[in-house]
Amino acid sequence: MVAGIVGLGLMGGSMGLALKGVPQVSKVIGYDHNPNHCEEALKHHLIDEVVTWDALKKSDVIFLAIPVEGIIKALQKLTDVPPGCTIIDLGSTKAKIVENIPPQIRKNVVAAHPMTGTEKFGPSAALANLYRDKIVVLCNLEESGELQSVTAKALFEAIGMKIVTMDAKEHDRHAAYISHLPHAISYALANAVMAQEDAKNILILAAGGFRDMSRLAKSSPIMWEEIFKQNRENLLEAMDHFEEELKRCRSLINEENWKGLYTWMEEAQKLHDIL
Ligand SMILES: NC(=O)c1ccc[n+]([C@@H]2O[C@H](COP(=O)([O-])OP(=O)(O)OC[C@H]3O[C@@H](n4cnc5c(N)ncnc54)[C@H](O)[C@@H]3O)[C@@H](O)[C@H]2O)c1
Ligand SMILES: O=C(O)C(=O)C[C@]1(C(=O)O)C=C[C@H](O)C=C1
Repeated sequence: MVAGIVGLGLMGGSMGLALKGVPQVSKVIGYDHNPNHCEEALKHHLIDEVVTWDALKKSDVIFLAIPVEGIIKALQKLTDVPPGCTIIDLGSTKAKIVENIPPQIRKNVVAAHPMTGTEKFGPSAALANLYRDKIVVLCNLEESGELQSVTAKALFEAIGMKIVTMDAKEHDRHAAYISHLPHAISYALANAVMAQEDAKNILILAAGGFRDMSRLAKSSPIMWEEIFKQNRENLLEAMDHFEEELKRCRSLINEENWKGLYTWMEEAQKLHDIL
């Protein structure tokens, strides 16, 4: 089968590299609206060939690896694919994407979220083993066609992923806590430090703790603006809960309630018993 990838950045480029090792895939073609990214993708051998949008539409399997608002727009331009075509979106949000799949291609589409990535972006960020041994969430799979569901599962398994199925709305509630809130916090932490007059002197002291907590703030604002927009309600709710916890920590410190603070932190430590 011919696999076509729309968006040749971290996720699309890594998918191109991963598909090279899949016997069912005879060729990987790619499309990106940024000509520099097309060139880079070829230079790094992420795909076999760069093609036009019309040529890409003829692929047996189409991966959409572009920001989540772009995925919704791209789906509107794919309404004429043949019934046997499988379209797999790799977006970090799922409910808005699933809601906006044009009805005539509903069976063609498999809504997927690979739970893997990095803070880096663009073709140079692509990694051959990004997907190996990681989880991919397939949402509302019962609405996809049988062929499409089998094809998507086979491809994700062939690149070493473990499949989890979930309702799209439930996925978005969970993703708000496990991925979207941590990114918002990391951007906030970075801005809080940068807003200090002596930010440079503060940053001289940065060791592992600050680097770990601020790594996500390097992530692409183009991508995250659209994720925050699509998962706005769930993210706001998660932020409320986080703010409550931060306020609790603040008031325990303010009241010099060291025993209470110790218990609060001991409770948090239990997270790593189950993670
Ligand atoms: N980065 C992560 O950790 C991660 C993890 C899981 C899922 N995702 C999802 O994967 C998708 C891609 O993210 P990424 O990290 O690869 O981003 P990226 O910025 O590395 O790559 C996106 C690529 O798509 C191209 N592009 C953007 N809009 C386009 C359009 N309309 N048509 C053609 N090309 C277009 C860009 O030029 C770029 O090369 C997003 O939907 C994101 O939510 C990202
Ligand atoms: O490890 C990272 O840097 C990531 O941001 C990866 C990460 C996340 O864990 O939040 C980012 C977005 C997703 O859609 C899935 C994975």
